[in-house]
Amino acid sequence: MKPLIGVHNLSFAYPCGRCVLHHVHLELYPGQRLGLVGPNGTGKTTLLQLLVGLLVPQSGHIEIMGRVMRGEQDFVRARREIGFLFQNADDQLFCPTVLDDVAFGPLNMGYTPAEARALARSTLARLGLEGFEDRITHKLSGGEKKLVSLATILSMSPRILLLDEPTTGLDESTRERIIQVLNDLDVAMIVVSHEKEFLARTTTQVRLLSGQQEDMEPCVLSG
Ligand SMILES: Nc1ncnc2c1ncn2[C@@H]1O[C@H](COP(=O)(O)OP(=O)(O)OP(=O)(O)O)[C@@H](O)[C@H]1O
Repeated sequence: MKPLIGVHNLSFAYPCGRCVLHHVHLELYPGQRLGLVGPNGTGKTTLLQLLVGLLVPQSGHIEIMGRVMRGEQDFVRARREIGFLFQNADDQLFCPTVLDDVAFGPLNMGYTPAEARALARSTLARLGLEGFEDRITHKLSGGEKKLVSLATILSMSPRILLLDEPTTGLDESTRERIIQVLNDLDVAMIVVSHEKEFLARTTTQVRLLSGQQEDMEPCVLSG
């Protein structure tokens, strides 16, 4: 089976900064649910941003659905299949209302405005957000923004999910709802999280990013 995502010998440093990722190797196969853990600052967010082309590696390469990513044009195509949840919801939400934000992706994919709004409403309902349609996005609470952010990517039915700390700031019942929604999906995903219980319930394998030379060996969640 071919991987949906292949990361080969990837290294990255921010300008004027130390090297954050060192020769990283990683593969994500169809149906696979990978948790990504590691201490603060080891480059988990950086790796996800590289996978969607928001950053450019100094060396190594990324393959998505069998295609080597050589530039922005390749990533534009790849991003149609990838739902990327930013760590900070304010980076994700930019429309005046919740419905506009959640309908934005489907509209961009070519759905009619009516279809896009219908998809947005049903996605909001799956996340327990009925009644949020006309709320002003920037006035939502942190947890509400997180849920709406997740809705903005689920409304596009991506084949791959890249989730950067999806449960930060969520109460227990909202976290349970997210676990249910994620477990009902038939997609491959990489989930960055510091919450071991959440990862144990939503992913099938966990990899450790340690900040050293990386071949991302599987690790066992303890504690
Ligand atoms: N735009 C930037 N410019 C320079 N350095 C950056 C930038 N963004 C992140 N860094 C640095 O790169 C390193 C990796 O950051 P990153 O956010 O990828 O880590 P992380 O593993 O996701 O951390 P956390 O678990 O705290 O979210 C950190 O030392 C961070 O300070």
